[in-house]
Amino acid sequence: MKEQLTEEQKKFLTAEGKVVVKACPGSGKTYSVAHKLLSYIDNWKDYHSGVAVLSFTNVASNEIQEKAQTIHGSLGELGYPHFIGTVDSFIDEFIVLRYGHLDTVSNVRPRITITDTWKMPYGFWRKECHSKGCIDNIEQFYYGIDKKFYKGNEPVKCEKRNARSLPCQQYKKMLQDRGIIFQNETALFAYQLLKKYPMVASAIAERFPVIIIDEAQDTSVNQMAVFDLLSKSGVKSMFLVGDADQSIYEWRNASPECFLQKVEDTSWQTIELTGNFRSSQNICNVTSYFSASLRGTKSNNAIGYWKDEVQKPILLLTKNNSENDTIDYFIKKCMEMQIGISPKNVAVLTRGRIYSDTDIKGLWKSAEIELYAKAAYEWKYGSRKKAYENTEKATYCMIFNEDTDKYMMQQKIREHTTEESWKDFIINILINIPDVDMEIAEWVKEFSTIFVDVCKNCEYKISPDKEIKDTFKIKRNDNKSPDFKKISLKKFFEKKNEEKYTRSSIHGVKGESYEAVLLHVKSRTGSTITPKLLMEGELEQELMRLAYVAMTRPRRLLMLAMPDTKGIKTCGRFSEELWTYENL
Ligand SMILES: Nc1ncnc2c1ncn2[C@@H]1O[C@H](COP(=O)(O)OP(=O)(O)OP(=O)(O)O)[C@@H](O)[C@H]1O
Repeated sequence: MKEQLTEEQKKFLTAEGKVVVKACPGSGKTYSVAHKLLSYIDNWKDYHSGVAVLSFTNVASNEIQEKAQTIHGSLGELGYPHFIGTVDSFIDEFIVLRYGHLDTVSNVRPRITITDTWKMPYGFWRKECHSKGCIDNIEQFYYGIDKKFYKGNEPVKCEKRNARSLPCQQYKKMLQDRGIIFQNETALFAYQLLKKYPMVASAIAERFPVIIIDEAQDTSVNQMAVFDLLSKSGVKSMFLVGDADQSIYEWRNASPECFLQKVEDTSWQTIELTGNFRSSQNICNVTSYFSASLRGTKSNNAIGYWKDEVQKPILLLTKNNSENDTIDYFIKKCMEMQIGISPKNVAVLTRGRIYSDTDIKGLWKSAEIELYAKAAYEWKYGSRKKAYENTEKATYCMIFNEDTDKYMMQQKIREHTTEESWKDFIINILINIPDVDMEIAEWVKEFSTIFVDVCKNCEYKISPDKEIKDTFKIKRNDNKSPDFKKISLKKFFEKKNEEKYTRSSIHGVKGESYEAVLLHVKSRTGSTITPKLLMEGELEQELMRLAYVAMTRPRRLLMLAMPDTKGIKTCGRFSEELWTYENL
């Protein structure tokens, strides 16, 4: 298998030390990471230390595991001493939960949560704390490595008060004093802990002498600080594999700058993967103009099956055409190119979510009831596995009043009950779950009763901090769809009626490949992807990176549809040499 790797990929395979892998779209990041992992574990002799392969979502981690299995053939589940999982679960499990008690008030084991399920009574909340929504969103507040207090990506600005300690900071302290840490704070907590106890940092470095981080452009400043400390504390090899041009998770604190700093840092070796297995050279030539690292001065090399596809990307200029007209035009073009029209081959992408009549904003009053409702749908019409997973997650929140990732959840379940009893309990909920053909309001009512009964029968106690009537609840009124409560639950989860092709937001297709992609830019105005943004916008901004992710998905046909705009033909990014201009 190894001989199939490109020269660039081989360089990564044999590299050691501190290494950044700057990888272009379609360069086989997951494939290369899987090979790298196998290169270690094939000859691994140490029982007490292992390789950690980290990514940002469970889906991405599973992909690496699956890829490794496909390459190897007879690998089996990769377990101790190695670890394949998310950056969050690595930090939580191996640092915060294992050593966190060293650094909490009264030395309690920290509790990690995603949302504030405690809602502690706190008398000093001012009116504006309510009206600005700060109270209900306390999980969005956190301290940065720079000691500033943040809400989302911005330092907290509370113009109404100049107190030394803001109410939100005071509330945060109350939670911290009880050992409660939000998921977005665990990296900072871990960083401070490792700084204070260098022995802990050395112990972790010894436990994981090799750390590989995939999609490393999505690392936050705080997470990178943790890995920097580990690297200084004895980790033998650390690999950051990513593409800064594809960082589209700023709202989750992803900081592509951290990744770029490592590329600049001479103490890190940089390896570039510039061969694109996915797209044609014609597509690579065009997309290079929208990449901050290439800036149209050079292109990635198309090296895959469709590298010589002659069809140039199409710039379709529209004039008040309906969306359907635009899509029809695109589909016709796909057919001309003999591309089979299927969701696997063809994708229509827009920015943001796709709305339909049953998209009722704020429908579910808690994450738990939404998970149960989805589970009910999956149980009857979709995947039983998904139904089980959703029910398990929601039930865990109901019983333990904690919202955490899968890995942590399983640890705690094992601590408190037997796996068998827990499984029976979840299955019991699913067997008794009301039918999704029921009207949604009725369904929620019925489910509440059934849930309480099943808990009683299976001898599981609902957390005293969970009020059934507040948790199993849906919105009261909706101006746009006043009769929404009468719609059957089934209708809310039925797939949008797009069997012919994939229709998705750009975030939804990150990491995917299609034969043909239509990126539909609908409007000239707004803080979204507009013709003006594409023509002259800064390349180092998230909207541009979103456009880049979209444009780098197709193998053969990229069509960009947008309103005809003055000056487009003279704009370097849309040169007639690279694009075929068509009008609708
Ligand atoms: N050496 C190789 N030989 C043949 N095919 C390869 C090789 N390396 C990668 N590929 C294939 O290239 C395709 C693109 O790989 P992959 O989806 O992992 O790219 P990527 O780098 O994650 O892309 P993106 O960042 O754009 O999502 C996959 O089908 C993969 O199997």
